[in-house]
Amino acid sequence: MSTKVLIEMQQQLRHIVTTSENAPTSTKKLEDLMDIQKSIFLVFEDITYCARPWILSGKKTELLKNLSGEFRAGELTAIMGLSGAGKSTLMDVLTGFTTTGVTGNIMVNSKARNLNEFRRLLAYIMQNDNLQPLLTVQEAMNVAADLKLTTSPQQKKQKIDQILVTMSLDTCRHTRTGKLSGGERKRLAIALELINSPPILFLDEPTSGLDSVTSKYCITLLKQLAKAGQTVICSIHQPSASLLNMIDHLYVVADGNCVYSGSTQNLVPYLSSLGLQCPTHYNPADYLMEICNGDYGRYLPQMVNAIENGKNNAWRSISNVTNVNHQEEVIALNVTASFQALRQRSPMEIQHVYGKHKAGAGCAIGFWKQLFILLKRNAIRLSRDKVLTFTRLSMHFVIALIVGVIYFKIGQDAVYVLDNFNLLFFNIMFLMFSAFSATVTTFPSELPITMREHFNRWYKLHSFYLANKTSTILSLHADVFCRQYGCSNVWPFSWNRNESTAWYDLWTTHDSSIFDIQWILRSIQGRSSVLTMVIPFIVS
Ligand SMILES: Nc1ncnc2c1ncn2[C@@H]1O[C@H](COP(=O)(O)OP(=O)(O)OP(=O)(O)O)[C@@H](O)[C@H]1O
Repeated sequence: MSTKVLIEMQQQLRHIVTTSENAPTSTKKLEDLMDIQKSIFLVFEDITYCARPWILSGKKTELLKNLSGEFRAGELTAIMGLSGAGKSTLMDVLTGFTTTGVTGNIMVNSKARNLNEFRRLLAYIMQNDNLQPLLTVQEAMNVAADLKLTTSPQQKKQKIDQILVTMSLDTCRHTRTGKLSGGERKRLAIALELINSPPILFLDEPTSGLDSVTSKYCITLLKQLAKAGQTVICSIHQPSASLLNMIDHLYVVADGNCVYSGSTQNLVPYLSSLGLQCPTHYNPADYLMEICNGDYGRYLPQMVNAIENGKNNAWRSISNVTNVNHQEEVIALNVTASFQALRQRSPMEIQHVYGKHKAGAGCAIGFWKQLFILLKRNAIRLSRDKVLTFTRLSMHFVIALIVGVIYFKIGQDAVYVLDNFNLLFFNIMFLMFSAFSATVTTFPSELPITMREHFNRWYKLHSFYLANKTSTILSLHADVFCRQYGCSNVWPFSWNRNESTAWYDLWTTHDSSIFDIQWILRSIQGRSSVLTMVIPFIVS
């Protein structure tokens, strides 16, 4: 597909936002781009999730209460609800991100969900679009393509260009992701996961923090993806009337229960059937949220009963189902019937959701390739992290100056032998902890990125870990340089250089060896947190 055609497609998408709701031609082109191999129908029954507020707490909180539902391919499903209703929790459970404390059954294309296989089919874009801030858009896409595709470099480049143009990111492809606007970051997070065309896409609040036009653009895009055959499930707080009309299937959660599952057109008739008349010229979504909030009385139990906590599909529209290739997969119009059909066919196949699974299964490329790509990415990040380098150097200089002044001329008098010992001890401790601080400060910001990428099967954890540790060898050289630099500042002050050359050199070597041993052990054991703390003390 040429760039010209793609630019036309992008213009058409923009046109959809401002004029009409549907454009069959752009849908066709997006379908070509996505090349969806498989349509996914996700059905869940009696999902309950209990969480402990903290790890040692005996008391459990029930966050999801016997929810059921059915999400179909070719439809844009929106999970709606007030803040704290349980939308993200439901997504975490359905994607398999949360497995502990979950009971119930989940079926994928009429078969009990196998978590390993299911994870190969999905992409989960979490609420906080965690991106590598030091990489440009193009570099981030290159890394995603290298890790997720096995095609030729030319094909990868073509696919990246297609997606960037479609997502309107081609103009900022050389901008660092840390400098992108909120909307661009959201679109990049989606673009990164579209690289391998996953048949099922989960998005946690893709429109949060976006203005109305950008939100509409984002939802239009998701709708086009759904029309191309993907199962698109997103959570949304309170859509405007125009956004609501674009949603094919609305699934409303309130207090861990399902209070509505059906088409947006059927929402007002559904509420009328319960004696709740949506005022004219009122956004039905706003009205529904007010009902969920209890503004019109206690209607929630009645709504949960009416919709059978998600099992009742009578308010669904079936028109969209005809668009998808695998319509034979839609075997029933209600959740219970789907599960009954499964049980009759193979009762032993039914497995509970909390079954064990292997993390990181199903990556596209092998260990060594993953390692190489991650090393390349780390090298780019390290070379651009000027703040860290500057902080290291200036910190060593300032501390060396202070320590030098405190221990001024102690090397010349035998009376100060204890001070010499103190100076040595202080330096060892300071240099050790300053080396740790780099890891401690970067780890919290990197953890969510790693969790997202690993969950979406970009790489296995051991290749990520080894790549990171190998990169620390590079930064170790910087540390050793800082140490030498710091020492050469301290020793002239204390006048210790001449007498103590031997043990100063010994100490520097010893200090470096602590890190080498630590690194080797960490790589072997894979228990970074414990060994990072323990090993230096043992060795020193
Ligand atoms: N581990 C936990 N222990 C106790 N309560 C929890 C735990 N995790 C989540 N909760 C609670 O569960 C409820 C649902 O959380 P969830 O994040 O699913 O809400 P949400 O509908 O996605 O809200 P928002 O739209 O604000 O993101 C919240 O009240 C939250 O405080």
